[in-house]
Amino acid sequence: MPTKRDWFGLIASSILYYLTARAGMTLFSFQPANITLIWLPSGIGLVMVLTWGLKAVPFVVLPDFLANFPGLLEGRPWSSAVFHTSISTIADTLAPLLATQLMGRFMKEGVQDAKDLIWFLLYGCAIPVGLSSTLLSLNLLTGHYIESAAVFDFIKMLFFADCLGILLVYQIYIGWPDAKSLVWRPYQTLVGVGILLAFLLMAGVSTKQWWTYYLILPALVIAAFEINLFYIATLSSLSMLAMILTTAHGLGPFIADDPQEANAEMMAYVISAVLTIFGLSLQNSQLHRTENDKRKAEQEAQHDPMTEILNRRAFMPLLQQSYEHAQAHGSTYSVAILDIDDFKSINDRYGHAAGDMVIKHMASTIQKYCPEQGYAARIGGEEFAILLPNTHAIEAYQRMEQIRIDFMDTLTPCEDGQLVAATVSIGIACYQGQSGANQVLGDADAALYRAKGSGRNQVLCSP
Ligand SMILES: Nc1nc2c(ncn2[C@@H]2O[C@H](COP(=O)(O)OP(=O)(O)OP(=O)(O)O)[C@@H](O)[C@H]2O)c(=O)[nH]1
Repeated sequence: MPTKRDWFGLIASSILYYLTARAGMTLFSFQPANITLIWLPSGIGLVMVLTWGLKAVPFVVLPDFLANFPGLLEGRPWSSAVFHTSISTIADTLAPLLATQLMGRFMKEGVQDAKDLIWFLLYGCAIPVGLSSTLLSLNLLTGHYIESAAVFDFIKMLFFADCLGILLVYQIYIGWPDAKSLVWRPYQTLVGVGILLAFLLMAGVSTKQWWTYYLILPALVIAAFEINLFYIATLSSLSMLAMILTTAHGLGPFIADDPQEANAEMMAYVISAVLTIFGLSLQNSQLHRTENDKRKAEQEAQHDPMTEILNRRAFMPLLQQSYEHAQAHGSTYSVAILDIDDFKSINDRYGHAAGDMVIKHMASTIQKYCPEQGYAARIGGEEFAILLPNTHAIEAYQRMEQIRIDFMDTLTPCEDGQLVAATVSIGIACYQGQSGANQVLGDADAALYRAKGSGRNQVLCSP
């Protein structure tokens, strides 16, 4: 059963399908031959079927029929118009259904990077649209809407208009998951590029100096390195729509004596521009994904997954660095080791999950009192360490006392509602010319051992 959200999406898409179909027939038709230069419903239909599967079919059929019927009724009996509109609606619905099947079979992951584009052009565009354009044109021929001599031109025209519609809409669709997550550069870049593109388009229209249109592609190419797929696809689609609109009104750089020639020139330019931007943007997305994955893997390798603070592996080199720095500059630093008291009995009494909550509570208390230039790490099961650069034993002792008292005074709330009380023992060592980083750590450990031995819940300094 479709959810409320699905119903909303289906109805909104269906309305958009109808409106873009009507716009294709009026705004984007090349006069006087009434050639539709772009058919956005082909892309909307594909996205609808990809998103909602067969549930989308009635929501494609209805707006398609309603949009096509008036044109096919003109001067004809109703029965004939209904018949031929039905056939054209079947052809229009068949294309996204077939595309979805082919893509599901041959490119399960969809379009991930630029090399998938060729397969998308084949399975998502060429095969299904080739079939539907042929069916639509034969339907118009048998209904005597067009002459037999015009069939091939019609197939060609429908093919390009539908493919372009799919390309423009599909690139925005696959960029959608990135829409919120990342604009690689600030919004200013996006706004700046938008203004530049609008300026180039308007400069062309107002001065009739159409060379400005040829600057749109390089502007988009440069922007594709800065802006993510969703926004660049939207900018590219809007610019191309503006270009098509200009051509449809007999303006722009693609005007020739023969409307077919002008149409072909514009189509060739727009399709190659869209493909260039789409491919480039996909490649950039892939690059950014790889970089993000690498950064995430590095982050994970250095952090404890439970407490999200540094792990032992990341902490030990920091200790060595501090030691070398103190030796070279005659400065000092302190190291503290913290161990939750009688943790085994907490686990035994409240359960392992409650024990985990106590560990997390310890980590958050440590972070609360760890100075900005300090480092906190979980170095064992219930054992933590803190490195305090440029800190003498007295200051370190005061900080550790704050941690000990806060942890003792704050009960840990567990998932089952229990409140668990726990304490911590802490050993501190300050660098005073020891013979190695491990020696300082060993001194802190020895102080911790003494704290455990003399009753727990206390902070002791070495020696
Ligand atoms: N819940 C939980 N327990 C852990 C984790 N890692 C280690 N432990 C437990 O921590 C306990 C540590 O016990 P001990 O080393 O005997 O120390 P203790 O009971 O804290 O006693 P003292 O250190 O002497 O105060 C063991 O029972 C471990 O199973 C963890 O990630 N989660």
